Amino acid sequence: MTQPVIWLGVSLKMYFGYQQTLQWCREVAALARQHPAIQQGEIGLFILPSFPAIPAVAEIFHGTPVRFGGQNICQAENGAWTGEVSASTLQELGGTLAEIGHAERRRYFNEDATQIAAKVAQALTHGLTPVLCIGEAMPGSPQQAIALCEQQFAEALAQAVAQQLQGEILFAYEPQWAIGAPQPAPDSYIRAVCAGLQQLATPPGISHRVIYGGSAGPGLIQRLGGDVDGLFLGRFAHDTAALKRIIDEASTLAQAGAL
Ligand SMILES: O=C[C@H](O)COP(=O)(O)O
Repeated sequence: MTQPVIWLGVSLKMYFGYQQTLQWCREVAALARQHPAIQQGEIGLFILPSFPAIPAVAEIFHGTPVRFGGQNICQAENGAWTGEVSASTLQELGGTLAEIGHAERRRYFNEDATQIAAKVAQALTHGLTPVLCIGEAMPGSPQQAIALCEQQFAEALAQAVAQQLQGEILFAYEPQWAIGAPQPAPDSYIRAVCAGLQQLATPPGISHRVIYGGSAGPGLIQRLGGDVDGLFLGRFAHDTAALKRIIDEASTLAQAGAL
């Protein structure tokens, strides 16, 4: 499959129960089956449900180009890690992406740079695309955000580099102060930071695309233009009609060759 022009990802976090997750995924699968930009691979759509839903979600999206993955993976290969899910198990279930280092996991589970680097290495070892979440805690200048993100990105790649792993990283730029907010960060701020992050040098064999997350919703992708490679959506994709609007907007942008 060709590389998508624009990535759109949705993390369901822990908002939905099991049945609600499946119902939402059925609606998204129906949408994906009818949408030319998704069918043709211009828009890469991925869904990150909670782990117990993954086998059923895999069935629902079977035969569609929609990808799915986990909201976390364990930093270890296997063994005595009670309550954790390994990258290899996620891969065995058909997952192709692993979200790593979300601000909520850093905050509530004390995930640190070493754990995050080990998770990135685990994901790449098992052929999963890391959706690596990085972003500053407090608003500042775009230059300050870029510098902090660059440092966190290098730390997150450290073990992968040491192990000479290869693959693509989806760099989810998520300013922490814009997550769960009424609206996203200002357009000019997102554009400046993401344009800077797109220019970051990556080690040999590793490439990255930059997607923006943090209260993203309808209307945003068109305002950001070519300074981002996509969006990482949360609450504002719960309404599948809103998700359809976002896919339509991304499709228009991709077709206009704006990226
Ligand atoms: O995982 C997604 C991001 O944290 C964004 O969530 P949100 O759009 O609900 O703020």
